[in-house]
Amino acid sequence: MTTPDSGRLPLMAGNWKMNLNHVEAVGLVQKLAWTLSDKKHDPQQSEVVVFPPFTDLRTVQTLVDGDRLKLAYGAQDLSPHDNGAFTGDVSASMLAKLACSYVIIGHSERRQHHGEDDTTVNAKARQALKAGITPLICVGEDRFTREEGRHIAHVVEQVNGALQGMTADEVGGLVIAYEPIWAIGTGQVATPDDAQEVCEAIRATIKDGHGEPVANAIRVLYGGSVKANNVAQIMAEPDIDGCLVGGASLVVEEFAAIARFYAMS
Ligand SMILES: O=C[C@H](O)COP(=O)(O)O
Repeated sequence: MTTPDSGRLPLMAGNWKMNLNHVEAVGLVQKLAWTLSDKKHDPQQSEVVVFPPFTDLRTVQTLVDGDRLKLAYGAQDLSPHDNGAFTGDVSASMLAKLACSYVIIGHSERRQHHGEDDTTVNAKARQALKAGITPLICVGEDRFTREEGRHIAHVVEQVNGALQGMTADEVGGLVIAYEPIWAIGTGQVATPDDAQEVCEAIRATIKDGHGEPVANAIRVLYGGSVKANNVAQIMAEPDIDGCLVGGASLVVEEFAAIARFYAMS
C-alpha cells in the first residue's frame, strides 16, 4: 500500500491523558520506537505522534532528539494567553521551546471538566499557530445529541467556532479530530459509516468556509475506542486520515499495530 489517493499522510496520535510518570514515559517511548523499527514501520505510510502529560515532555524531547527516534510529540493542552498571571497554565511559546510539533485543543475532557467552549478553543488554536505548533482540534457530540439526530449540526457548529477568523493557510495546516464522547473509553467504537458521515461533514464545512484545496489538505481523524482490531475498517473510510487513540496508546504492541494499520490485510 502507498500513501492514500488523498495525498494526506495518515496521522496516528497517542493521547496518554493523565497517565505515566517520566520513568514510565521513557520506557514506553523507547519500546514504541524499538517496536516500530523492528516491525519496519514506514513513516511514509503513517506519522506517529505521542501526547504525554506536560511533566513528561522534556523527557520525551530528550529521548526523541538523543536517539533520533522517528516519533513526533505534542502537548495535551495550552493556555489561550501569551504569558502572565495564569497559575498552572502552560503557554504556546513554552511548548515551542520544547519543540512540540502538535498540541491537542478542545478535547471533550477539557470541555467537560474545565468549561472550555468554542471561543476558548479558537483562542488556543490561534496561540498554537502563532508559535508554529499544529493544533489538533477535537470536536464531537454526546450520546443525547446523537440520539436526537443533531450530531452533524453540533459538530459543524464546533468546527466553525474553532476556526473563526482563521485564514485559509492557517486552516489548511490544522488537524481536526472527531471524537464522539459516547465512544471515548467505553469500548463502543463508532461504526465506520457513522465516523465517515461526520468526518465527511467536517471536510464539507471546511470546503464551504475555506475552499476545496484547504478541505483536501486538512487531516481529519477519528477518536473513540480505537484498537488494533478495528483500526483497519476505520482507516478504510475516505474522509478519515488517522486516529486519536487514548487507552490503546498506553500499550506499546497495540499502539504500534494501530500505527501500522496499512500492513493489515
Ligand atoms: O484522546 C483520545 C480519545 O479520548 C480516545 O480515547 P480512547 O481511545 O481511550 O477511547
